[in-house]
Amino acid sequence: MMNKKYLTIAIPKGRLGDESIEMLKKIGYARPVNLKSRKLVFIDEKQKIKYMIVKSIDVMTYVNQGVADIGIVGKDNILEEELEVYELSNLSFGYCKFVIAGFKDSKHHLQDERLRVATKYPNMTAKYFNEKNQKIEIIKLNGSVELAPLVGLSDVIADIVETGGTLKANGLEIIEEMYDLSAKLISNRVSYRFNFEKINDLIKKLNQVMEDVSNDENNRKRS
Ligand SMILES: Nc1ncnc2c1ncn2[C@@H]1O[C@H](COP(=O)(O)OP(=O)(O)OP(=O)(O)O)[C@@H](O)[C@H]1O
Ligand SMILES: O=P(O)(O)OC[C@H]1O[C@H](OP(=O)(O)OP(=O)(O)O)[C@H](O)[C@@H]1O
Repeated sequence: MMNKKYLTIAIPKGRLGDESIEMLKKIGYARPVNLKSRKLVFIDEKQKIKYMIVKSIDVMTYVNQGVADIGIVGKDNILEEELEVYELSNLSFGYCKFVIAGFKDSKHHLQDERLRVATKYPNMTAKYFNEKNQKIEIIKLNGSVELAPLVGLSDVIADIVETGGTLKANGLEIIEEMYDLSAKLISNRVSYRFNFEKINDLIKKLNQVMEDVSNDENNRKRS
């Protein structure tokens, strides 16, 4: 890892992809990357950076294994995977919440002995309820989680809410908010030490661009 030629960055495809690339392009990175192509590796010979395009949840694995030095990932994946990576920077996109949701009158179920919770995030969910000393039965799903209470598969769900549109469309409501989430820049722990300058230069530029955008927004609001 010490004498590697390239700094390697894992970029998530899916929801966080476009904004990750947009932000990196603003600071002069990710020039060769084109998410619309089916290519998974892009090399910037000039800057000596390699970009790998991976499924969102797998960013954690690539960075934890040191195959990627750094990566962009949702906080939900950091909490779910429980791997030893450094969280370096909060990025100003991918905002959403991790919530418990169900039918309007299902709040009382939260105390049930056998509360059945459907989720794509079993670890995060188990930890949350464990801290509250609440026993639950987790029903692991991989998508369309909102369907579970509708068909009696679970009492409630633990899932991400962004606009609230999916809950609303299925007659469900937020019962309890657990965590605020957003995209994060993460690093492999060893890579961080060996690429300290390069990584910190990237962080500084990212922070600057986020500060500029936030100042622009504040100025616009004031005028
Ligand atoms: N409305 C949302 N729903 C899901 N994730 C969101 C939402 N808004 C922001 N995010 C963030 O985007 C990240 C990636 O979302 P994406 O949908 O690409 O992943 P995924 O659900 O694992 O992918 P796939 O749909 O291919 O299984 C999430 O981990 C989360 O941090
Ligand atoms: O509050 P909203 O803006 O409606 O977004 C929330 C929905 O989006 C995510 O699902 P996704 O679209 O990733 O689909 P999935 O059901 O296949 O996981 C999430 O699991 C919710 O279902």
